[in-house]
Parts: sequence; structure tokens; C-alpha cells
Amino acid sequence: MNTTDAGGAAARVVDAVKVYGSGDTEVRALDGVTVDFPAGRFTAIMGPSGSGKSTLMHCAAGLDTLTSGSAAIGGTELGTLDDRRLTVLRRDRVGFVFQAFNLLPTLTVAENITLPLDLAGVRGDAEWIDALVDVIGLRDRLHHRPSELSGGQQQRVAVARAFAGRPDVVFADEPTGNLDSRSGAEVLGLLGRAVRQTARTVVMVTHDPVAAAHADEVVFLADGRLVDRMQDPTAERVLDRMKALDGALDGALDSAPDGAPDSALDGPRDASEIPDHHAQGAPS
Ligand SMILES: Nc1ncnc2c1ncn2[C@@H]1O[C@H](COP(=O)(O)OP(=O)(O)OP(=O)(O)O)[C@@H](O)[C@H]1O
Repeated sequence: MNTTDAGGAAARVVDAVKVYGSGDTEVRALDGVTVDFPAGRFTAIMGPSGSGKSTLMHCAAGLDTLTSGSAAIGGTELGTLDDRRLTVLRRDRVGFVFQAFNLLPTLTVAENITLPLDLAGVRGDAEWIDALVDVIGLRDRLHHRPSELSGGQQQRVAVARAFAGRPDVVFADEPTGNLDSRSGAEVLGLLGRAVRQTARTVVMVTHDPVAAAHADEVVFLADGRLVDRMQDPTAERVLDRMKALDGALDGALDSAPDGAPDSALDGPRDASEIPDHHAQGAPS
């Protein structure tokens, strides 16, 4: 795996500033964020709505550019790349999982998993992909179409697709936002297993403390700034931290069955609720 020479970070941003608009409408979505995403670890990004989570992910993944500061993947500074080289880097070294599964309906599960490799004209590592099929537990569905799968199964296919090219890092933006809690837990367990069994790196944006608790570490944003990091998170500790950051989350635990936070803390449930800047398809 190709990682940075600085402390084994699969991806990192340094002094990241992202400003949208200008004058009266200026929004400082990122306000000097420095964070590394360690290789071989599962990191969750949390924070109140509008705190900059998606912006951080998009800039770290090379889907958007910073106003100032730098972002690197596997030791390559993204700011030094022209559009073509950035596209190639994203294609070859980054995987993506979005809230909307973004599978192609006319292709089978097997074809969807290898689609990015096929588009790139790359054969891929057959043994690796075969092992991924076991990790996602869908060997008996390989020749089915996405419409014949449940939402959770479709997202498991999207996870396998994200890992198919052995990327340095997989970025997941609210990967369980469209799933019920049981399917969501399966997908999160899968992401955790993929990190542990394949030594890959996952960076996940989520609103949900239960989802964040599947990660090895949580980084917290507030108002475009990194305000905390938590190792070995539990849902309760994450929720406590979130309550301190956003009073609007108060009471969410009380309203959830068995004291477990659930949909009150989840992100938008369907594509119509996703702001335009989130509604991206699988990148080229
Ligand atoms: N394309 C854009 N144009 C203008 N403002 C934007 C754009 N994208 C994001 N913003 C603003 O930047 C800030 C951070 O947005 P971002 O989507 O990164 O936050 P978030 O923490 O992911 O929010 P949420 O949890 O609601 O998805 C918000 O104030 C948002 O309105």
C-alpha cells in the first residue's frame, strides 16, 4: 500500500480552509482543519449539521478543492495534480461509498463490483475480488441485478466495489443513511471487517453515534474546525460529545428504544433530502 511518509497517514489535510461564496453570502465551511486519517484504521467524522463534515471529506478525497491549505492521499499532494492526474488518482487509489448506493441497475452484482476497474481497463486482482465477495457475504447473489437485492445488500455491493481496486483509502458519506438500523449495522460491521481483514483505510462521515461507534476513532468538527478526537468510541460517549457540540441533539437518547440512539440522529433518509452538493454519483 502506498502511504504517506508522515506517520502512516493514508490521507490528511493541513490548514484546510474552504470558503463558499463571497461577501455577505460567504461561508467558511472549513476554517483551518489539520487532520490525518491513519492507514489501516476506520475513522468517523462527526459534528453538528453544517459543521463541515462533507466538505472535509470531499476535499480530502479530491472531489473538491481547498481555498487554502493542502490535502494529500498516500503521500501525493492533491494540489499539485492537474484535473486528469487527479481523476486518475481518485480512480486508482480512492474508493467511494455514498448514501445512495449508485449501482448500475442493468449490471449484475459481479459486474457492478468490477465496474470501476472495467471502465479503467484494468483487470484487477481476481483473488482479492473473490475474497471481497466472501467478506460481503453475497456469493450466491453474484448474478442478480441490484433490484433483486435489499437496500443493505446493495450497499454491501457498493462497499465491495469501493474496495475492488485495493484503494489507499475508502471514503464513505453517510453509508447507512438509507438503511434501517439492522441493515445499517451489517454494512458498518462490513466496513470494520474490511479494514481489519484487508488492512485498508476507511473514512466515514456520519450523523449517527451508533455508526460512529463502529470506527476505531472519531474526529469531531464544529463550525468548520476540528474540536476533538476520540479513540475506541462508544455510542454513549460519542452522543455525550455531540450533545456538548449541539444542543439540538439533547433528548435523542431518551426517545430511542432501549436507550439506543437511532433515526433521530440519522442523516437525511432519501435522495430528495440530500443537498445538491452531497448528491454526487460515483466519481470517474
Ligand atoms: N456548494 C456549497 N455552496 C455554498 N455553501 C456550501 C456548499 N457546500 C456546503 N456549504 C456550506 O458549508 C457549510 C458546511 O457544509 P457541509 O455540508 O460540509 O456540512 P456537514 O457537516 O456535512 O452538514 P450536514 O451534516 O448537514 O450534511 C454549511 O454552512 C453549508 O451550508
